[in-house]
Amino acid sequence: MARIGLYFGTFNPIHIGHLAIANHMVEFSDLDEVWLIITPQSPFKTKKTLLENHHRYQMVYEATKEYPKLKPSKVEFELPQPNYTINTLVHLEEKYGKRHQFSLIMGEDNLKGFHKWKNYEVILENHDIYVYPRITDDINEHQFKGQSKIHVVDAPIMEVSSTFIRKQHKAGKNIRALLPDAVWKYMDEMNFYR
Ligand SMILES: Nc1ncnc2c1ncn2[C@@H]1O[C@H](COP(=O)(O)OP(=O)(O)OP(=O)(O)O)[C@@H](O)[C@H]1O
Ligand SMILES: O=C(O)c1ccc[n+]([C@@H]2O[C@H](COP(=O)([O-])O)[C@@H](O)[C@H]2O)c1
Repeated sequence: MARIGLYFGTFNPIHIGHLAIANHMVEFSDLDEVWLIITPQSPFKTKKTLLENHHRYQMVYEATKEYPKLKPSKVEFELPQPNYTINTLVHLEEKYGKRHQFSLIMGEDNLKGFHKWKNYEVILENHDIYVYPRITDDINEHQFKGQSKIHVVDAPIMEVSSTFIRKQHKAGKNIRALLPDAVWKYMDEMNFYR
């Protein structure tokens, strides 16, 4: 059975933080592959400044094409919106349950709000969660400390976000170093976030 890490994100756009996290998880855990799942509509996010699905997919494709263990996924494109992770997990279990064992990957900010996710107890009962450290405004400790299914990895913090990239790019700053080169080229050619 292959062990697959599912890394859900809006990826608007994918940045070097996302890529480093996906690569760290696949290299330093027992995961065989990481699938980057581009979410059409995250439950708690507004659609403002959100690029179309196929553009966000293309950027994830560009970022990962030279990383054989990282795979972009369109699985949520055909599922109802907003995209609740539990629904996607059920869908993937039906499709691949006999061949693959699925874990989740998320940043620490997502773990802090995880108790608000649809059916989070069910997710936690059935899947391991790998958490990448991140600085968040919310200074409270997360309530899942000590939970055996949650693995907070020891890895260097990266202070980069898609919001920062969109904002600074619009303001005319050079944010090229925060994006994989092929992503920067696509974003620039397509005039995104101007
Ligand atoms: N720098 C980072 N460090 C740790 N986790 C991160 C980082 N950037 C993104 N993540 C995690 O990656 C996943 C997908 O993130 P998302 O696509 O929302 O990116 P984002 O940079 O947080 O975007 P935005 O600024 O638009 O909210 C989430 O689980 C998030 O916690
Ligand atoms: O299932 C939920 O209730 C749920 C609530 C919030 C976020 N998520 C997932 O977490 C992923 C990262 O969330 P976000 O909002 O930080 O982009 C996003 O792609 C969603 O699939 C899922």
